[in-house]
Amino acid sequence: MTQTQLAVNGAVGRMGQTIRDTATTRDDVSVALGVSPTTDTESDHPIVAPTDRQDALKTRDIDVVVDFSTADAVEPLARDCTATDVALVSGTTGLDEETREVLQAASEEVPVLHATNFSRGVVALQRALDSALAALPSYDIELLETHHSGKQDAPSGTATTLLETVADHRDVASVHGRNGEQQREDGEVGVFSRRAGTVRGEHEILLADNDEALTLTHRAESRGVFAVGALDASHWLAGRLAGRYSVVDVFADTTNGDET
Ligand SMILES: NC(=O)C1=CN([C@@H]2O[C@H](COP(=O)(O)OP(=O)(O)OC[C@H]3O[C@@H](n4cnc5c(N)ncnc54)[C@H](OP(=O)(O)O)[C@@H]3O)[C@@H](O)[C@H]2O)C=CC1
Ligand SMILES: O=C(O)C1=N[C@H](C(=O)O)C[C@H](O)C1
Repeated sequence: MTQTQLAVNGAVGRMGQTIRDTATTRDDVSVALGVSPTTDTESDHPIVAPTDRQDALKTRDIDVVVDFSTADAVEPLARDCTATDVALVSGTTGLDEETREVLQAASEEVPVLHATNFSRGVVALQRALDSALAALPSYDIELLETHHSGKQDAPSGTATTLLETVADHRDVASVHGRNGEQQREDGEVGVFSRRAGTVRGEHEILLADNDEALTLTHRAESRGVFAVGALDASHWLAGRLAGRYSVVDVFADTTNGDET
């Protein structure tokens, strides 16, 4: 098996550390480089500053950059990947429209896969939501997400993607929390973001009407679930043609670190 050489962007952050730890348990990927504004003196591979990333990607023969950093770091990263002909897997959330367009432009030059959630359960949740929305076209919908206190963006990237699925089925307007006299209106989706402790990531969608309620819930129990999905995606993406890919493509071909 060819081993995929990785650079981890955001290497010293919560997810970056988990990616690097998880990669050491696998044969299909190896972390050759980290990129971070702050270093990690314990690291067994070099960690370079974002300004030195482009040179390091070239000299270290990197196949794929796997990115869990901050929303404003993604645009320069995509440009560096294009300039060095390196594939990009990104899980960073909170991206604005301009950054999404830069990722799309990069995908014309190199393989690009961006996902707001790398867990297999969330891909299944998306499918379940799609099916529930088709079966219950007029039911009220509300969305609740809960994450650790260090999370920067709200609502979560996953919640935003779930809302896009709702919008595929009907005209809706998101309302972020309610306060005072604010009765629910037709076509409204209430979105609630809780931030507390070390919660890894929970998403719950409520569909209710007609004297019944259906809840669809996903709970990540560790960051490892995201890391495994992102590493599966990285190995799968290496060597592919330029283009835009999704986790659905990856999970159809792999099962938790193994080729099917
Ligand atoms: N798609 C998915 O499955 C998942 C996505 N995420 C997303 O991943 C992202 C990171 O989450 P998390 O690890 O918890 O966040 P952290 O804040 O722990 O880590 C982010 C890291 O990025 C670093 N960073 C900042 N600027 C740059 C830059 N220009 N180049 C490279 N690195 C940079 C930060 O360094 P410093 O602190 O020194 O500024 C920090 O170490 C978030 O957007 C989160 O929502 C998280 C989990 C799963
Ligand atoms: O920041 C996190 O931790 C997570 N972010 C992603 C998101 O914004 O949806 C995925 C997961 O929920 C964990």
